[in-house]
Amino acid sequence: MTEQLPYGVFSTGALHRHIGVAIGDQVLDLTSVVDEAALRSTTLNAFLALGRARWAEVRAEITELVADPANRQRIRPYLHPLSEVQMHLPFDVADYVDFYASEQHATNLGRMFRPGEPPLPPNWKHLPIGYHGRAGTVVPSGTAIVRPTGQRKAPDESSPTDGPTRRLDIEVELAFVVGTPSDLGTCIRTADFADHVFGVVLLNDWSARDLQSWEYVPLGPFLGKSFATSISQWVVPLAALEAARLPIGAQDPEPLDYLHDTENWGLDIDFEVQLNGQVVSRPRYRGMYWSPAQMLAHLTANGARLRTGDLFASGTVSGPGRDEVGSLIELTDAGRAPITLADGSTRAFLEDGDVVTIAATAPSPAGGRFGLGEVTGTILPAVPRRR
Ligand SMILES: O=C(O)/C=C/C(=O)CC(=O)CC(=O)O
Ligand SMILES: [Ca+2]
Ligand SMILES: [Mg+2]
Repeated sequence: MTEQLPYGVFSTGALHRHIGVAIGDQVLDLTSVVDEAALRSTTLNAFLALGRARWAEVRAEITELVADPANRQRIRPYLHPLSEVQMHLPFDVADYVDFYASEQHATNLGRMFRPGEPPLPPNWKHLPIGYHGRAGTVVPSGTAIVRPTGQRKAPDESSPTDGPTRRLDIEVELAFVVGTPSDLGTCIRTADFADHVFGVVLLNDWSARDLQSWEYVPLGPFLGKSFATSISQWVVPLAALEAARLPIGAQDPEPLDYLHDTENWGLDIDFEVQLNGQVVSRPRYRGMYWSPAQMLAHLTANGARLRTGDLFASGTVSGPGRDEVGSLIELTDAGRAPITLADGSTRAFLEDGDVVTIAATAPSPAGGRFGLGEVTGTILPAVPRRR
């Protein structure tokens, strides 16, 4: 990830949480090598709040520091092997929003959750649908995920029961990290996207489908998704994604003016989903219907303010092919067509002990592709409810 210079927060046996950038298989501790007080913190928030001009200056300074062999001696004491550091949540998450921007995913889920109705709701092509999630349960990659317990009622059951979810699922998403805040009453234009958004993380929106389908009418996802949301440990700056930018696809009907977008924040980012070490899907971000600039414009269209550390996710990244969907409920046709793993076992949804790892790549300016890190989690058994 050398030219990408993703930011993270690490600790070692000797160092409490420090901000660093990943350089190959090492992390460069920025505390002592860059003259920026905001980098002497245990989270990225103060740095994120500095704004786009300062982000660029610091990036240029680090690039120069790393590129010039004359500096090798100077930075050596501040380089730590990634294998020897512990990574933490990179920033304090302010508000967390999850969108629903893949037409394929929305169509697939519409068919499964609302059979007999048109798969896309009537508003879907007019606005990027989203819901507010739970910022306090966003966890860094590697955090174990305890199977949630809650109310479940299958369509053929007459009343709900309380128990561990039987339909634990994943959602492969790209999420955008807000740096520059905005004032209450201000709407962010699509053209201002890169003034406010610092970078991206990979996100797994763990979902308990049985809790979700019973609870979500009419106010939307609640406990079925708020138990944990995992993000990757490294925040990749937008500045590292220039070579990944693409125009979004045609939008018909044409969105209202405030959603008009010519910024080309469609992204050539390819995901790979592993279940217990085996690749089960390869979703591609490039087909997403709504752009992240449109998501941000919509999120603030009522004058809601942005705070540093706000996180908004794209929604599940699913393409048209069976092998490019971002959730198990799609991959297994709502559990009716389980997949077979290399050890001969089958999965409709996740079992205790399962390990899900989502990785992604984007084009490198120098050619080839670079990794955006990964987001991984292991499922632990449900904890019996206290009475
Ligand atoms: O269609 C529904 O009722 C539910 C959809 C989801 O569960 C997906 C969601 O969280 C948004 C997304 O990730 O696309
Ligand atoms: Ca989601
Ligand atoms: Mg969640």
